[in-house]
Amino acid sequence: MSCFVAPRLLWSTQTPFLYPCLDSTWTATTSTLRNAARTRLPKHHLRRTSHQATTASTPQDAWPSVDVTKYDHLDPRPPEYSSNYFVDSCVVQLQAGAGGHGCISFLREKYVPNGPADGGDGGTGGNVFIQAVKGETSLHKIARRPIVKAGRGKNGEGSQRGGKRGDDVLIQVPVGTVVREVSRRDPLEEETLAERKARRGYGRDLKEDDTREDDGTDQTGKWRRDKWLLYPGTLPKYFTTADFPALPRPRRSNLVASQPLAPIRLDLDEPMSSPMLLVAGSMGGLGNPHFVTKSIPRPKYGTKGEEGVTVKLQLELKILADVGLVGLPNAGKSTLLRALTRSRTRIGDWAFTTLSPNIGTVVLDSYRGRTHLTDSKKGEARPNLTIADIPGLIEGAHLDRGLGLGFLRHIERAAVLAFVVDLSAGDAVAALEALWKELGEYEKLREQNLNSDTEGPAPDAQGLIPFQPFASSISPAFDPEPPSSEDGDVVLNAQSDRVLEPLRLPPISAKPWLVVATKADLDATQENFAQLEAYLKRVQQGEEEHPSGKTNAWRRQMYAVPVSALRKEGVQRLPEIVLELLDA
Ligand SMILES: Nc1nc2c(ncn2[C@@H]2O[C@H](COP(=O)(O)OP(=O)(O)OP(=O)(O)O)[C@@H](O)[C@H]2O)c(=O)[nH]1
Ligand SMILES: [Mg+2]
Repeated sequence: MSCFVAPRLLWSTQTPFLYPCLDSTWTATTSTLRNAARTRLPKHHLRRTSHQATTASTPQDAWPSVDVTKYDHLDPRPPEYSSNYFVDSCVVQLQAGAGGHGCISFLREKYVPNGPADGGDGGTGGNVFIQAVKGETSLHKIARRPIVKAGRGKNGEGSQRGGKRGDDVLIQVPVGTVVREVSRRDPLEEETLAERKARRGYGRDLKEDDTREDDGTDQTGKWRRDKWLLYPGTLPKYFTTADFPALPRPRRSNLVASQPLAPIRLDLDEPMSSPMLLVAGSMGGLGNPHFVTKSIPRPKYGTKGEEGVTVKLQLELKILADVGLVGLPNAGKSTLLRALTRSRTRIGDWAFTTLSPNIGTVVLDSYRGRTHLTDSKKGEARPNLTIADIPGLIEGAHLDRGLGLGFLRHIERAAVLAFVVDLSAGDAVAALEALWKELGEYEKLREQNLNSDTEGPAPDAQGLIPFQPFASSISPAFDPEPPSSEDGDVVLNAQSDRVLEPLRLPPISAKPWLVVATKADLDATQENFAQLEAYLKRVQQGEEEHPSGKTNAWRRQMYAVPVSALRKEGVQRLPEIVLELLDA
């Protein structure tokens, strides 16, 4: 019954909006759609035709009709926007694979009922690698998988068969990712420290009494649940009565030597041809043949594999583009990006339309005929230019107003900065100065962060152990030219400063920059542009202070380019100017 009442109640209120199928005009609309589909009209035409049909039938038809014939790449419909899965910072926990257990087994053949020990060793755990690759543009794939585990080594088997190695894991990150270690848990290191502390507690002198350091063995001879593995069916009393041999010295995989120094700090600013090792897997346990002695020819114990190392890393993506667009919200940055490139970034007549960075590529050389734009530094034709569009900055962004300053890290490495100012939105010079002020604040924050990073972490507060593998450094695969010793020999795994250095970025005010004055098609913008041009001229000649307030800031050649991005007018000059500034 109720199913008949509900539509009637709704009919008098909002029926056509909520339930278009109950509207009498709906049938007409559907037939219009079908007819249109038959005549193969484009999809957007279909959508708008149906909209017109519905609205035209309502008595209060006050909505303006949409001109379906007018469609432009620079004034797109929402379905034209690119979908966005952008993550530029995340924390990921990497777990190297634990080692497999050693095997306790004895040879058994025809006429050999009680053969010798033949258990194999456990396999080594899987390693975790990292590689910066060109195709990746965001960290979202890593962010949704916060724990990355390498495979555990397989246990050893009888007949001296060693366990299989654990599966390695590779994390692929975009070029421009900065990797910082947050914390590390190394069970081996923890154990060694705990042991030393315990010995100190008994008042013994470490140097004299550290037997493990002398002959590589621990002389305790006691059962340890976390270390020893016993033959199946062993009676519990055996644990206390049996004499266990000295625990073998903890072993690390040889690959540890090619791990980066801890704490890890990497700046992956180039595509890597081969993956780089981040954390090596742990060693497998020993099978029972390792414990054969004259007195115990058939040992019924082996050792367990070592636990894997866990490292927590913070990944931060700093997009690497040739040009970075900086502007107030609604200035027209995204429209400019769309006018110059084939980007599908979203445009809207309101502030903060763009919520995450977008990259567009200006194709300079499509490999069809000659290109007149060449990179004079390299002396060769440059195939493309990349432009990064970021969310708008507002005055006081450094106080976390608007979307804050965080997105500026995506343009801090851009070779050229393009300040986009809206000529129709008040004084362009004031807008430019406000943008420079926010950049200055961002730079201050960046320096503070870098200083706190280099002052060194204090991991002891959380019981974390600073880990330093023997002579490890960055992997030779990562550093194509390993440093060589004085007599000319190549020293692999030598200490190298390459890991930390690229984080020291040049000051933003030292970068070449230009001003793109948009919306020049609107009325009464000429005077504003003339004032901007005159201001930049004075800055170039040193008569006016640089908008950054720095004395040795870049002021060699100031460009103010009036454009109408919406009409694609004046934008053709920009690639040429950018190339000139890239050479500067
Ligand atoms: N008349 C005119 N309008 C423009 C021009 N460029 C952009 N607009 C309009 O200005 C509005 C804002 O453009 P967007 O490109 O979204 O501005 P934005 O700087 O990316 O804005 P946020 O992403 O919010 O920071 C849109 O309605 C555009 O159509 C132009 O050259 N002329
Ligand atoms: Mg935008």
